[in-house]
Amino acid sequence: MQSLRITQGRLCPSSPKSVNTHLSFLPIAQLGFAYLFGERCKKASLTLVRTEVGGLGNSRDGLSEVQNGNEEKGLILGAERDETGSVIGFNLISQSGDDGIESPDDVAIDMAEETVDAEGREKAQTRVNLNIVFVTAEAAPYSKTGGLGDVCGSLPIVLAARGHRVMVVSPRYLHSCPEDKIFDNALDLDCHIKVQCFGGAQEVSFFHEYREGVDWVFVDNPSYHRPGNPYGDSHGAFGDNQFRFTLLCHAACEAPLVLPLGGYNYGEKCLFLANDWHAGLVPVLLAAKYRPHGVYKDARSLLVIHNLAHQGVEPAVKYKNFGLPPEWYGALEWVFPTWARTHALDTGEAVNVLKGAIVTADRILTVSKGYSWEITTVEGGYGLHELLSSRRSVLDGIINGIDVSEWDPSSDEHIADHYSVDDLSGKVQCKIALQKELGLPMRPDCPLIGFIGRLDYQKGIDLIRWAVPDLMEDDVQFVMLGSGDPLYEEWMRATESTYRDKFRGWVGFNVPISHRITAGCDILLMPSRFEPCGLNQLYAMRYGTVPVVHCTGGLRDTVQTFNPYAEEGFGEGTGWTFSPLSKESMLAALRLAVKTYRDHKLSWEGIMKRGMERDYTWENAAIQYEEVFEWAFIDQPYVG
Ligand SMILES: Nc1ncnc2c1ncn2[C@@H]1O[C@H](COP(=O)(O)OP(=O)(O)O[C@H]2O[C@H](CO)[C@@H](O)[C@H](O)[C@H]2O)[C@@H](O)[C@H]1O
Repeated sequence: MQSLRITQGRLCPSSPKSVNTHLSFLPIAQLGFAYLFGERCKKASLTLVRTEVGGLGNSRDGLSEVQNGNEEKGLILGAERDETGSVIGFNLISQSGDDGIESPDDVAIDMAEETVDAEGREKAQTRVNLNIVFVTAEAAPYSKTGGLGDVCGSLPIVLAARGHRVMVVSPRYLHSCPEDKIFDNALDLDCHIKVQCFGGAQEVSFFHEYREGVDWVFVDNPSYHRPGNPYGDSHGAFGDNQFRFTLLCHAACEAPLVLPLGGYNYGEKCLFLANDWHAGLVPVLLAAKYRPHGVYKDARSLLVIHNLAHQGVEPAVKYKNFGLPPEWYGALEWVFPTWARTHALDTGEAVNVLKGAIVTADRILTVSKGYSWEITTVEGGYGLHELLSSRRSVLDGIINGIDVSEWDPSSDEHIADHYSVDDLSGKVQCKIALQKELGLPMRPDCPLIGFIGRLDYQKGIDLIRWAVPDLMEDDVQFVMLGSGDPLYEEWMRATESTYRDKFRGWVGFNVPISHRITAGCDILLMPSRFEPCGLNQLYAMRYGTVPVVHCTGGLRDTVQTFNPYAEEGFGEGTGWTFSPLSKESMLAALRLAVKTYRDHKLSWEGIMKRGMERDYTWENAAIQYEEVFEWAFIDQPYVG
């Protein structure tokens, strides 16, 4: 157990020394690159931290300002270059002449002190200020194919606002399309490093944008530049995804060491949040490549599982590509169950990146409590339930928040009219506008049901397909927005021509339309087979759109089935959950919702309002994340 001390009423991890003090020079050859830390660098860092906290000036104008020798910051930056001229490290030198040394612990304490106002009231938002590094394949608005992008685009901003120093590392995807301009503000840091994997030294470079208090860091490599989405194109998943995400992980591990963001680097004492399998090598690299050489001994890793169904499984022979020591093979070793093998001679030997992350991460989080239990069961564990059960003591679940400024019916720029819990009148205008836009009969009284999501097995799309002929016999309208499996895309188009007056299928990924459907529908259907958290039901409730969902994972945790008899007849609940996952139970729940909408207007309004009044802010989730961060630093790190 790491010792803790109470300072100013706050719990601070106490390390005997600053990490930087014992890292003047590191065994560079062992790590494959060089970087420098100086005692004076630490002092320089402090200067900047205080400037930020005090809000006295913009201390975060990036590398270029530092390179220009901004004397106000008291910094100069020396770049270390290898024989090819590539920058391989930096040395920050304070020009203040003050040689006093303070440790990162002192920084945290100082920050806490400055968050007490003149009257002594506590303004402090966090107990310990951490250096946090998100590693993710997606971060909205730069890249998004689903909920992972939403989470990694929002949570970092909230954590930064609460006083942490936060970096998000993701690929610099360029698709040769107008959307590429989203990266225009990310400046080339002119930092090229070589990482050892896939049989050689692979070069990556870094781009950086400082926005909303967060260092958005984009890893650049030609393999991220191609049409499609982050994972594939119309021909399917990219064949080199293992290469692309291995690079991401190696680069993300280097980023805190080599990038002088805003003038000083994050250093070794940081917390990595590795999101899903794409970032799964991060905890493995910390344990296998860095800690044995004394680096990142004070760092911790947190694996965040948004979706256990995707694990990054490759044939065992591909292990050598990861750039990991051979003796760590066991951490990633994976054997397919007999039934999943392809032929009689198939031994099922494979490597599984997510499994390696589950083994080596210091803590594991999922995006709802319900899902954190489900993944320890045979049904929900996708072959990893036993391993996950064995790590139950470090496994937690925290429900996602949502970006309440982007998803706000009283100010949403994408919708036809605005409304709020105090004045719902604009909602029907949104409905009529949606019907008009979709070419459906404009019938404000006709129940309008919506679905938004990826068209795949997880989302229960097969169940919808099966139920639609029955549903279309009722007096309802149904609109679906989604892309994914071409079979279901084709089915949506065909269904639209069969039920011209009742059904619309919008094939594609379109954020403004998703807002209009969320606002304009009365009911949102989510028959997900499994759902780690689910965001659409949260958006729906915030927009007074009543969710009808399969009772699983985060859906079960967030949607409370309507009970008209509770609360002395005033009723309680925010929607309907149904179980089992069958056409019959889904249709029964939908029909109950439709009947309530038609015949019990007051009850319906109660359901809408209770949903709209829920607290969905990321603040709520961030406080729970901080608790888990604290636990991560109390325990010793994983060393194998
Ligand atoms: N065609 C389309 N057009 C526009 N927008 C679209 C769209 N299809 C989907 N979206 C948007 O993408 C996001 C999907 O988020 P979800 O949480 O529902 O699912 P996803 O399965 O991707 O995420 C995984 O990670 C998240 C985050 O942790 C978990 O909530 C979830 O359960 C887990 O499966 C929402 O913002 C939704 O509006």
